[in-house]
Amino acid sequence: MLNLKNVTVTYENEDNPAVKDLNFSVERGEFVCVLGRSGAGKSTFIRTINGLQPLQNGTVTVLGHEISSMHEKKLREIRSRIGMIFQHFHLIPRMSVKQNVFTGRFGQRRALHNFLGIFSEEEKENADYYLKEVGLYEFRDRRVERLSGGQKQRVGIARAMVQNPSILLGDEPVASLDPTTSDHIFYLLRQLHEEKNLLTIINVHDIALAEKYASRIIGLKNGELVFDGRPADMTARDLDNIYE
Ligand SMILES: Nc1ncnc2c1ncn2[C@@H]1O[C@H](COP(=O)(O)OP(=O)(O)OP(=O)(O)O)[C@@H](O)[C@H]1O
Repeated sequence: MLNLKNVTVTYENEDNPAVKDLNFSVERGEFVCVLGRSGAGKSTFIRTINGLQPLQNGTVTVLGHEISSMHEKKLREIRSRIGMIFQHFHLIPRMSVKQNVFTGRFGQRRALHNFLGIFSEEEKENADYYLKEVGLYEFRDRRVERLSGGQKQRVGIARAMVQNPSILLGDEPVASLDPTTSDHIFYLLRQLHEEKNLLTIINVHDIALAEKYASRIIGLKNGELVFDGRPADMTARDLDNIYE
């Protein structure tokens, strides 16, 4: 499903690569949490998967397509199969919960239909289904600006899920939420991941959440892969090495 081969990214005017010679594959059904200190390269890694990050070297293959050399039109098609969840939600505050969820469909529809807000019965049913799954059906007509952080992230999750993604990516999706809410969000993500048999990759600062929910943990340090294994196999020494 996802393969990285010798992937190196160096930002303009930077001496050191942000990610360096990454080599690994991730299969459908894996729930991967990426750990690493601030600046370790976690966000850069996530961006290489959705084709937002030019590579200095290497190849990234997503859903059977080598995206590193792909044209923008084809890349958009691949991206529409990747759901993305962000730390700061990236919602439209003055629009309703439901309207925000519908924007998840935009990448797969005609621009005119998006502009006119025309959605098929199937799309409406799908949106309702995920609004129920994330527990926000009763709030569907409420403006997003009147929601809590945890509720906003649940809108973000429903928006990603109406894309019917094969891959779900999260860049610090719980970094601005309290511990209990963060746990609920991870529980929900894991549940949807199982239900739809997704490939999920999430950057997270909270080690306990990664240990509790991940099927596989990847540790990055100065852009390099320093741990790759099951949570049960991650020792205190591995953690020291990732975070020292
Ligand atoms: N647009 C950019 N231009 C130049 N350097 C960048 C850019 N984005 C990131 N970097 C650098 O690349 C390295 C990796 O950054 P990245 O954001 O991928 O790390 P991260 O692990 O996600 O950090 P955090 O946990 O703080 O979000 C850092 O040294 C950072 O300063």
